[in-house]
Amino acid sequence: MTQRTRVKICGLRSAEHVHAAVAAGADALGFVFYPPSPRAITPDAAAELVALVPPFVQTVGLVVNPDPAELQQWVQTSGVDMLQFHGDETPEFCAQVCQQMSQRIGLPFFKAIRMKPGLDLEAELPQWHAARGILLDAWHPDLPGGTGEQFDWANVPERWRSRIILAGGLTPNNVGQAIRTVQPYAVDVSGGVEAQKGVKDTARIQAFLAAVRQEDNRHDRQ
Ligand SMILES: O=C(O)c1ccccc1N[C@@H]1O[C@H](COP(=O)(O)O)[C@@H](O)[C@H]1O
Repeated sequence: MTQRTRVKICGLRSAEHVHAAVAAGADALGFVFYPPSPRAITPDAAAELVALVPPFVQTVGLVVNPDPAELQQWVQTSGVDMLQFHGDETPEFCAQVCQQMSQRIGLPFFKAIRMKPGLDLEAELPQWHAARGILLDAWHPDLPGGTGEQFDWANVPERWRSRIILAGGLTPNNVGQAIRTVQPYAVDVSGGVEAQKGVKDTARIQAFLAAVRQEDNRHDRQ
């Protein structure tokens, strides 16, 4: 028997949708600390939402090329459990700032890698040994993420697939096919569960989680 597919819902900004995502069975909830994003939230507002999250559901702060001092403040204020670096951060930067924030074991983080044409994933991935996970997202020339665009899932090397968090243009309609093709550790969605940019939709969150479970059940993943 293989493991079920974990699900992260990203870009939450209201108590209603935090409750909806938790009730639908999400494993992780993302809060976007990147001011240019339509899903951006302040650390203070995120703290109010983090306080609503029950145990065993993880809270993730999404950041893009953050200033270390500012990042420390965001983490302390919001109380998120871990970080998602979604910019051009290096492995050394991520490991160092996370270590500084939590001296004993380091704050856990995962790294988003955007699938730019020509990227050599086999060379890139081993550099991220300090990361708890790797998220793969579509590459866009002007935006760091949350684009709603898909990349070619066939480009995910076979031997990394079971450790990947798959993102980029996932929706309730295509997530089953994505899981069938890649068999990732987890999937991450933002735009695909929104009514409009920056506004989540409870019915779409439920439909996304239901589609993941349906696909998992087909293969007896629990
Ligand atoms: O959501 C955003 O606005 C965002 C901004 C900057 C970097 C990443 C962002 N979101 C992440 O992008 C991927 C894919 O999103 P989508 O499902 O295609 O909309 C996902 O990991 C979000 O966490």
